[in-house]
Amino acid sequence: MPALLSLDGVCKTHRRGRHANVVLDRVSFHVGVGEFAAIFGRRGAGKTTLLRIAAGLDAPDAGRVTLDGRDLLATGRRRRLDGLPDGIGWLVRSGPLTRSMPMLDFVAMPLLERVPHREARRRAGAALERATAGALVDARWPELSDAERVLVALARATVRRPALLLADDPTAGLGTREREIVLGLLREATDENEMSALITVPALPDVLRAHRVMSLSGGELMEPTRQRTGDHLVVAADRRESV
Ligand SMILES: Nc1ncnc2c1ncn2[C@@H]1O[C@H](COP(=O)(O)OP(=O)(O)OP(=O)(O)O)[C@@H](O)[C@H]1O
Repeated sequence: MPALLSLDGVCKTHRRGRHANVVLDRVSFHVGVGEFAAIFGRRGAGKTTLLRIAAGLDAPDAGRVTLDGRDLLATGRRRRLDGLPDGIGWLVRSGPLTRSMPMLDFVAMPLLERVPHREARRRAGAALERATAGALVDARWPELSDAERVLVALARATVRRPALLLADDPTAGLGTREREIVLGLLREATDENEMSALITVPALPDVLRAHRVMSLSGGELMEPTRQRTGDHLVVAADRRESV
């Protein structure tokens, strides 16, 4: 599977006053084309830090991040209004500032930078359909359930057809059935090679639909061995992931 996103020897230390917190210590991994990868780790393990570096939103202290072979932090690389480079979508679970905005227009917003209004709305409708949220085109954010909001957020994050979708704990607060739906959609989209996805989750069972699961702990990224025995999941972190 050719690599789409590659992190190579990425280090990041957060500093608060005199306290230095090594959050990422020489982290290397890749996400392949059409791959659905998930990283789990406890609260404060560094998942958001890792995802922001993978999105090119923050710079690592050391190491290299490439998307499709190109350096994500290279000066001159074109960025959009949301700060993301072309080719990356970020699932954001917050709604529009205007509470009366129909979801079709909300999903179309990221396209308006470059696409005429009518075409943006057409593509937004298609994105909502792909996210199984076609019925929500006229709905307003305050009317939606948490699960519907995630589906709309998924449509909005993918409306530009990014090569890579990033999502920080996208199923937080959802019930089992709703988590299944969201993770199933990501699995389908990646299986059909529409995009790759990298998500974070705080606990392991949520990510079983992913092609690849990694854990982040103490600054290190590990790839656990997974075995299913009946309903039980056995995980043994047994090797350091390398590109
Ligand atoms: N900008 C920052 N400055 C200083 N410390 C930070 C900064 N961002 C994160 N940290 C700290 O780095 C550690 C990792 O934070 P991060 O948000 O990446 O973890 P996380 O795994 O996403 O946590 P959660 O599951 O709670 O979202 C935490 O101890 C956090 O307090």
